[in-house]
Amino acid sequence: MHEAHHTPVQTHAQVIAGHPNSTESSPPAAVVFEQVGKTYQSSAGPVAALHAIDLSIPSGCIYGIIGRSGAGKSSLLRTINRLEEPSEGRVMVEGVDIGTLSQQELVRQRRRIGMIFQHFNLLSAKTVWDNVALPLRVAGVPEPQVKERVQALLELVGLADKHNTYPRRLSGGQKQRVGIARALVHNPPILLCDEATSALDPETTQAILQLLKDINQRLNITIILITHEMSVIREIADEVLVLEQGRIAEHGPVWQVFGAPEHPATQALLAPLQHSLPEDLAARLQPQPPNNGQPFQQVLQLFYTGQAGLVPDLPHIAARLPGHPMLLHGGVDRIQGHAQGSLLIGLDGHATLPDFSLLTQGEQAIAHRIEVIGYVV
Ligand SMILES: Nc1ncnc2c1ncn2[C@@H]1O[C@H](COP(=O)(O)OP(=O)(O)OP(=O)(O)O)[C@@H](O)[C@H]1O
Repeated sequence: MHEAHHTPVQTHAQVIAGHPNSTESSPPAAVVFEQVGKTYQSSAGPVAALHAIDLSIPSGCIYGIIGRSGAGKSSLLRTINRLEEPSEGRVMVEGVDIGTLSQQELVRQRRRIGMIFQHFNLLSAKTVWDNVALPLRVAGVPEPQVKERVQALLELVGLADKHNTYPRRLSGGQKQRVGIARALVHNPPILLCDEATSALDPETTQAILQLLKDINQRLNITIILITHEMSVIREIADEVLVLEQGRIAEHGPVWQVFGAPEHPATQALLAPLQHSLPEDLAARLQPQPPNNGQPFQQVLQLFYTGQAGLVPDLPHIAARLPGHPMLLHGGVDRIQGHAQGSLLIGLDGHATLPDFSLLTQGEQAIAHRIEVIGYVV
């Protein structure tokens, strides 16, 4: 069970009853999935999209859901506002089993869950102002309050100068800002983001992610986002769930899952973020030392998972490795304050390697794991 190493799954009953796993400081759950399954009926037969999902999403966090195409991300997200009906199990939102709500109660409940979309879903015949005002008007909010609310929201998302603009005159980033303002009209405690930055260029993606982070912190809104981009998760999420073929592959704090991904699906999704071997080095790397008397280097890879505050301490690394260690390549990211990544170190070919277990444990550790990856002439 891959998930066993990360945040333990808590059922709603455990959260309510104060299960031993729930400490006093752990926030109440915004959403709890209990044995949620989803099977679609299609012309080609039943399609099983989700299987027995047990998961608790803490209130106030930014929670990322990632997985390959078809893993079940949208299906899971859409059960939270019941755009998708689970075939099995139940979904508790802020302690309420949303499957038990009447149609009228569901309408009210949905106002407590904002949603933004990849393609923004704006009304092209309405101005920015009217797009944001519409859900308030539909809910029967008096016009002076509509005015006050829309003005404040457009200011919040940085579109105070676009009140009368039509969506076709907006950039993708600006359209998503309108989408965010519209999603927040009813002051929802939960915001769902369905691939909200997938249609945007990298710079605009950064700006929208920063806005979401700001909203999460300033308004204390729980943000649940699905994406197929690990970089989005790294950028803003506190916790991440990796879905694979409708099942939980693993989940936990982002730095833990990124620092030591256990499931092959997570490893595959993370591969593009890894500092891979540079081409010239890869071309020269040999699995065995040369036996023709030429001078060569042994290439060591030092891995950092973010655990226990261990960071690459270069003088310390040099002191504990023989000869003249050379830093050949590498990269370390800081995620939630934890250093993660790997370094490639070249050592004189004839230097006697120390016992790696002594270099990866205790206070004197220089890395979490060390491997000899090959030899270069
Ligand atoms: N309305 C539907 N009818 C039939 N099958 C569906 C329907 N919606 C989704 N599926 C199937 O359910 C599975 C999960 O789909 P889902 O859209 O939840 O995955 P996803 O991870 O969000 O994928 P993507 O990243 O491509 O959007 C897929 O096999 C998909 O083909």
